[in-house]
Amino acid sequence: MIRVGQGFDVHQLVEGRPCIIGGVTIPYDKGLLGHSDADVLLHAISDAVLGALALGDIGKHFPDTDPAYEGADSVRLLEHVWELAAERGYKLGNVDATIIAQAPKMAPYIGQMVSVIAKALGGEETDVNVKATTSERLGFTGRGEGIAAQAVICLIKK
Ligand SMILES: Nc1ccn([C@@H]2O[C@H](COP(=O)(O)O)[C@@H](O)[C@H]2O)c(=O)n1
Ligand SMILES: C[C@@]1(CO)OP(=O)(O)OP(=O)(O)OC[C@H]1O
Repeated sequence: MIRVGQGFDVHQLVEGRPCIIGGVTIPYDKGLLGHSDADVLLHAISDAVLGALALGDIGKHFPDTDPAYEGADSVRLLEHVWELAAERGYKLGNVDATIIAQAPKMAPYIGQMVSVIAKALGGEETDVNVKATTSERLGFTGRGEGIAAQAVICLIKK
């Protein structure tokens, strides 16, 4: 049996925060604002996993009112979400994700992101794809006010 899920997330770009995307700290003069480390890509993937399992979303599992998640490493959140899939007998089919950001340039860091995600999902790097696009200077992403990410995942029952 296969299950599919999709996820979408947005975080504001502000000064004075590290820019952590896909578990990689990217050198940039701004970073993403959130209760956790605000890793927009890992949040979209976490929501895709939860969607595939029909288990709600990350706000339900990790409330932003809970001090336990203040500054949380989203790699740990994704690992926790993946445990829910693994304990139900699923393995990774594949995951495909897109980061929508005018800047910074993601291309140099995509390989590292793929490695982090494959490890967290107990899968192969060949089953993980991360893409980036600008929005051609249009909208909040185009103005550099924030970064969005979306993800689609396929889980396979072992
Ligand atoms: N933040 C980004 C955005 C884009 N890229 C790479 O550039 C290519 C062209 O982007 P367009 O939005 O002009 O289509 C895109 O395919 C990505 O490879 C990037 O690395 N970082
Ligand atoms: C991850 C959580 C929890 O720390 O906080 P944020 O970093 O603000 O991220 P968001 O994408 O708003 O999702 C859910 C939150 O509960």
